[in-house]
Amino acid sequence: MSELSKKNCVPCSGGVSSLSREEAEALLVQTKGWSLSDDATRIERHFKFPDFATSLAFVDKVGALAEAEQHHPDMTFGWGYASVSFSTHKIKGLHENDFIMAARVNGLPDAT
Ligand SMILES: C[C@H](O)[C@H](O)[C@H]1CNC2=NC(N)=NC(=O)C2=N1
Repeated sequence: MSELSKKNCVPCSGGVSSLSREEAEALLVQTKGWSLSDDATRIERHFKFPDFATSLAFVDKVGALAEAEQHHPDMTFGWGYASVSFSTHKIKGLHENDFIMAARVNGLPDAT
C-alpha cells in the first residue's frame, strides 16, 4: 500500500498552484498504472474487466470513494473497461488530492 493511499483529500479552494510536471512525476511513482497527460494537467488509468457488470460495479465504487473524499473523477466505461481520470478543477491542474484518489482507486478490489 502506498503512503498516498493512507491520506485523505484536503479541501482545495483554489489560490494554490498546480503541481509542476516534476512534482507530478515524483508522485506518479506511488500510483502504479497511472499516466500523466501531455500537458501535465491530469492523470489517467485504463482498467480492464471480464464483463459489463464488473465495469459498472467498479465505476460505482470509484464514485462512492469520490463522494466520501469530495474529489471527483471523469470516467468513461463500457463492456470490459473503465477509464478514470483525475484533475483538480479549481486550479485547472494537478493537486496531491488527485494522486491520493488514484492510490485509493488502485486499492479497490477489482483494480487489477
Ligand atoms: C465543494 C467541493 O468540495 C468542491 O467543489 C470539490 C468537489 N470535487 C472536486 N473534484 C475535482 N476533481 N476537483 C475539484 O476542484 C473539486 N472540487
